[in-house]
Formats: sequence, C-alpha cells, structure tokens
Amino acid sequence: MGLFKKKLKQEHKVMLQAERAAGALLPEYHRATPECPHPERWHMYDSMTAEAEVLEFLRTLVTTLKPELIVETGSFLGVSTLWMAEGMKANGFGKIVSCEFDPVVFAKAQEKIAASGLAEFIELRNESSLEMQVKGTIDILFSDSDMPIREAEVKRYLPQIRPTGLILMHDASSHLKTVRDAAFSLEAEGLVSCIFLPTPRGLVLAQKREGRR
Ligand SMILES: C[S@@+](CC[C@H](N)C(=O)[O-])C[C@H]1O[C@@H](n2cnc3c(N)ncnc32)[C@H](O)[C@@H]1O
Repeated sequence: MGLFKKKLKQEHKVMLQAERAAGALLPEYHRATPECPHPERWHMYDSMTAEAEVLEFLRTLVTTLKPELIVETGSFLGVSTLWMAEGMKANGFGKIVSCEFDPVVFAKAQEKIAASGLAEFIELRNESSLEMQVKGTIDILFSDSDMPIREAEVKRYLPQIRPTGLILMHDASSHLKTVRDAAFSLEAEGLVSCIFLPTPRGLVLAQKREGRR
C-alpha cells in the first residue's frame, strides 16, 4: 500500500499542516540568504502563506495607497487576501480579485473568506492567473502563484496596471532564484523598475516604466 499511496501535492500537505497549527505563529523557516542572513527573526503561519511581517506590510500598503482594485495571483488559504481586505475595510472601499488554481485549496479559501466578515471586498476565482480576465485599472498586483509563471503573469497584467500602481512579486529571494531572475528580466526589458526587499522569501516592489512621469 505504502508504495502505491498517492503522494500528497505540496499545497495540500501545507494546507493540512496549517489546519493542525490552528493559526500559531512559528519562526520563519526558509534558509538564510546573503541578503537575509537571519530569517528566524521573521515569523510565519506556514510555508505557503507569506511571512507574517509581509502580511502586515500588505495591509499597510493598502491603507497607505488606497487602492480601488488589487489583483492577487495564488490565494492559497486566503490569508494574504484577508490581510489586504482588512486594509480595504479600514479604507471603506476597494476590491481584491484573487485567483486560486487548485479546486481543493480554493474551496478552503472560500470557506475562510465567507467566515471572515470581509467577503464584500473579495472576489475569489477558481482559475489560472494566466487565463483570468479582470476588468478595470489595477492599483496593486500581488504576484504569488507558481514561481515559473510569474514573469508571464506580470506581463499579462502589465497593460492594465496604473503607472502609479505597484507590482509585488513574492518569493524573490536569491535562494528561490526563479522569481528574482524574472524580476531582473522584466527590468532588463525596460518594462519595470524594481527594488528587492531582503525578507526571508524575498519581495520585489516594482513599478511599470510606461506612463511614468
Ligand atoms: C505561495 S501560495 C499563495 C500564498 C498566499 N498568497 C498567501 O500569502 O496567503 C501559491 C498558490 O498559488 C496557486 N497557484 C499555482 N499556480 C497558479 C495559477 N496559475 N493561477 C492561480 N493560482 C495558482 C497554488 O495552488 C498555491 O495555492
């Protein structure tokens, strides 16, 4: 039986771990990098959800920038979605369109959002970020889905992003590499200007070049 037991998908494994942890904060476990030598100074709920300090930062960005429309790719359990929605609640307006590709994970996120009291700010979609159609001008794009598709994802939404808007690419540490390289590549193409925040998993803040004054 052991030999034929279906291997649990990483997202499902972390989802079960998160359920067992029941919201407990743990020290961040990603490995040290040259840019972030002390990851244990940060905190996390699980290895998929953004670092707790990054969640706080997302909320603060929302109250600071007052976005009308946020697009998030990769909802996972909806935790980052809910932190941004908290910011929108404080602002009194705004909408987050967040997509989750995996139907099992999507169903869990849907439950969590329904129970949160913040559902009015969130449109959760069970679709791929590379197929999702969003209407309107995007004030913040939070790119947090599958790492190899992040460059394509940013390019897909770029024409809709407000020149004064922000693009955030999570998982851009030098250890994880793929997303960092995607950000360098977008910058080399002249599409965006980036800053690389040295958080444990790495967070790129970028702005598109077109339309900048
Ligand atoms: C790192 S987790 C997102 C964490 C979440 N943003 C948070 O901080 O709470 C990445 C999620 O992206 C989903 N995903 C992967 N490829 C996707 C795609 N093309 N479109 C939408 N979601 C995708 C995965 O199923 C996974 O749940």
